[in-house]
Amino acid sequence: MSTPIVVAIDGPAGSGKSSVSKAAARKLGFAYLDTGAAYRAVAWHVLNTATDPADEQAVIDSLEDFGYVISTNPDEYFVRVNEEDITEAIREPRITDVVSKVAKIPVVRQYLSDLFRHIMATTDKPGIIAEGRDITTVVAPDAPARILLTASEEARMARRSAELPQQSQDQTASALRARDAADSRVSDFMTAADGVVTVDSTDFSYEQTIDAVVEVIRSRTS
Ligand SMILES: Nc1ncnc2c1ncn2[C@@H]1O[C@H](COP(=O)(O)OP(=O)(O)O)[C@@H](O)[C@H]1O
Ligand SMILES: Nc1ccn([C@@H]2O[C@H](COP(=O)(O)OP(=O)(O)O)[C@@H](O)[C@H]2O)c(=O)n1
Repeated sequence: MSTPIVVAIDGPAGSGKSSVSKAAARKLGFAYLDTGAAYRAVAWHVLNTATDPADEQAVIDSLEDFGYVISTNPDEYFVRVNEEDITEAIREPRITDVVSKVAKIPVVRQYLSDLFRHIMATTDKPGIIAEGRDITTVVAPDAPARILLTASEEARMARRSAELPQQSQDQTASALRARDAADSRVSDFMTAADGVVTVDSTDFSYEQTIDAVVEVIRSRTS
């Protein structure tokens, strides 16, 4: 089997990474890897086992029974921990509120980055699109196609608010701002590293963003 083509996409919350990567993977017949789901799943596992997310050693110890499985099929997405389906649960605000705490622990990052590289190397599809915060810089810096997907803070907040009608717009905006600030102390996902192509989706429709991303992937991998 030949080595799969790796596409790396990073960007801040609400820039469109998950939805656009999934759609682009469908168009190209590629697999899709949501790396943020793994950090969210660690946060879910930590809360589920009554572990204190601020206790770094306890979070690291909790990885011993972290039976993590994620689908990389863009048409059949699921996330499981120890056989429990947590696809929806990891999107709840209680998880979003603590995920940055577990994501800043270097041992957790190393553990998950190794897992991501293994998943990318063993896909049975011709390529895989992996998206997150540090894919273009740390997880897959040698990927032939690397994209920074951005959008103005205003656009990102409006998009996230539309997905979370149970939260007020103010709550969603301040949670998103706080998470971006915490996450950007760990990875730089606001400026493109050398060789990374920026796609700014602020004034694009969703379809236009998908087309722009697919175009970059095609031009870099053909
Ligand atoms: N131009 C656009 N580009 C990307 N996403 C858009 C656009 N317009 C609206 N959206 C919507 O914004 C949301 C972005 O959320 P998501 O893909 O989860 O972003 P991220 O993974 O970066 O947090 C999706 O619901 C998507 O349909
Ligand atoms: N490669 C990655 C991906 C996510 N993360 C962390 O995981 C969290 C959730 O990522 P996500 O991609 O689901 O977040 P959204 O931008 O989709 O809301 C982020 O807020 C980061 O704390 C990370 O540290 N590195």
